[in-house]
Parts: sequence; C-alpha cells; structure tokens
Amino acid sequence: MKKGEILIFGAGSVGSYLAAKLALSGHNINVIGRKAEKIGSYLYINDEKFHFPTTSTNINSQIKYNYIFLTCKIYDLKNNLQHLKRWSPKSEIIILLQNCFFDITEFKNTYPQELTSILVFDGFNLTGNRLKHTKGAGFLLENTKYSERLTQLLKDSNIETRTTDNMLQHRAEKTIYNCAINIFSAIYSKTVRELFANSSTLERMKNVFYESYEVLSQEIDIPQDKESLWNHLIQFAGTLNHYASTYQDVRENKVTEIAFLNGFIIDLGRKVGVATPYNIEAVKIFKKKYPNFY
Ligand SMILES: NC(=O)C1=CN([C@@H]2O[C@H](COP(=O)(O)OP(=O)(O)OC[C@H]3O[C@@H](n4cnc5c(N)ncnc54)[C@H](OP(=O)(O)O)[C@@H]3O)[C@@H](O)[C@H]2O)C=CC1
Ligand SMILES: CC(C)(CO)C(=O)C(=O)O
Repeated sequence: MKKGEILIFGAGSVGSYLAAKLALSGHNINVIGRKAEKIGSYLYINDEKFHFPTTSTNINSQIKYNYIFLTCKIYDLKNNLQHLKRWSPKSEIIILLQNCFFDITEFKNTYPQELTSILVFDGFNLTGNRLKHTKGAGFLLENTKYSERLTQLLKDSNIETRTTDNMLQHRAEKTIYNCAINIFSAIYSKTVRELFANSSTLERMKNVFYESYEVLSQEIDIPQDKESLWNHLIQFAGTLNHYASTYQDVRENKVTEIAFLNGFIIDLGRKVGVATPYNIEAVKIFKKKYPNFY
C-alpha cells in the first residue's frame, strides 16, 4: 500500500495502540496526545516492544494528512474537530473512534473533511509506556467508500476489522453495553470479567442493560431482542480481563464519559417516557463516590 501521512489526535490508550501498530507498516505517523507524550521511544504492548512515533503538541498545517484518527474522549470531540478544521483543512479522511451514542451526520454537516467512524470492542489500558491490550470483538468499521482503504490500512498493521452498513444501530448497541459495564467497573473497582462473575453486580448490570435497551430502542431500530443482545454481550465481554475506560479515568482523576452514557439514557428516557430507575440509581452511587468525575 502507498505510504501515507497519518495523524493520531487525542492519543491515550486507544490512540497509542494505533500509533505504534500503524508505524509498523512504514507510514509517517504524527501523534498528539497528553498521555502519549509520556511514552517516549518505545511502547510495550502486552510486553512486546514497539517503536513509538514522535509526538507533538500542535498540528503541522503544512502536512496534508491522508488519515486522521481522532481518538480522544467524546467530551473533547467538538473542540478537537474545530481545531482540525482550522489547522488541517486539507486532510482527506477523519476517523472517529469514540464510544457513546452520537450521530456523526451532525458533524458531517459542519466539517469540510470526510468523516467516518470505527467502534472499538477491545480493551486498552495505557500506563506510562506500557499498554495492556485485551482482545474482545475487535474493530468495526462503517461501510463507506473509504472502508476498503481503511480495512487494508489496518490489516497491513495486523489489525483485523469487520464492516457494517448500519453503524448507528451498532453504536446504539455499544452504548447499551457501555452503560451496563463502565459505570460498575468504576463503582466496584472491578474488571469486566470480575463484574460478570459476581451474581450481585451481574444483576445490576443486567437491569441497567435492559432499561437502556428499552430507552434506546424507542429511537433506533435494534433488530435483536434484549435477551439475545445481553447474551451477545456475555459472549464477547464476559471474560474480558480489562478495567473499563471509565475506571481508568477515575483512577487518573479524570472526568468520565458517564454523562454521555447513563446520563444520556436518563435524559432520553425522560423524553420518550420510559422510566430509568436503575440508571438513576447507578449514577447516584457513581456521583457519591466520584463527585468530580461525572
Ligand atoms: N480504553 C478502552 O479500552 C476503550 C476506549 N474506547 C473509547 O475510545 C475513546 C478514547 O478512549 P481512551 O483511549 O481510553 O482515552 P484516553 O483518555 O486514554 O486518551 C485520550 C487522550 O487524548 C488527550 N487529548 C484530548 N484532546 C487533546 C488535545 N487537543 N491535545 C492533546 N491531547 C488531547 C487526552 O488528554 P487528557 O489525558 O489530558 O484528558 C488523553 O490523554 C473514548 O471515547 C472511549 O470510550 C472504546 C473502546 C475501548
Ligand atoms: C468495556 C469496553 C472495553 C468494551 O469494548 C469499552 O468500551 C471501554 O472500556 O470503554
């Protein structure tokens, strides 16, 4: 494949993985990210040593990027897109990797660059220059005119992907998964596997899961019923030895995405007339334990 210019913008746990892997196939990789800045020349992914590309603090507006991976948290997304619009208007494709339920057509109408998105079903946890990668259900790409190129780009770096014609539906399902997992990983300081192995946390997760399903299915057509979707979650995440990104955030004294997950479900529930007592209770416990990180 022709070597390209790639920017990983907002690099932390997920972004540093992409940066190190994409660098393997000889592309020019630029990295911007406060966590990535601390990595240095080598990143160890599950103890395997990878060269880590140089990081910078600003976008180089002289470069025409072929791909920009925007790997920041959802709450930084708008600002970072504005920044890209100002400093890198010539870039070809911007790829959004955020969790949470949002419709990227909102951004598509506002930003001049082509946007697409990828959903991440693996777990990543960066500490210093060590990254723990826990395999789940991999990377899911939106099927667009770019997906073939993107699939090849990632495949050349040994990252296997799948594609979907219905990203919004999968985004809704992933939001339901994250509502059931992330908040409890932070509340109980447990890995996903530990949450599933404990009957009382399992019950709480299932209640939040079903409730979030009831709310989101008012907005989006979700073909699977909630029982099958729950079984699917158990299949891909039941044994994940991974602290959810939300737990990683509270450990680092950082704001989490809970307002865009369970908080979003509570607000949408009000709008569509579906009660959300389990999400409300979970958020209450979360806020009590972490008053500054909602
Ligand atoms: N980690 C995981 O296992 C998974 C994460 N995801 C999703 O992927 C997305 C990214 O998650 P994750 O990698 O964990 O997040 P991280 O917080 O680890 O990484 C994002 C990094 O971007 C930095 N950043 C944001 N904007 C800028 C900027 N303008 N300039 C410099 N640095 C910037 C942040 O800085 P600072 O640290 O100061 O905030 C942070 O270091 C989230 O939406 C998450 O839900 C999805 C699946 C799995
Ligand atoms: C739980 C997990 C790994 C599911 O992919 C996730 O999305 C996260 O940690 O935020």
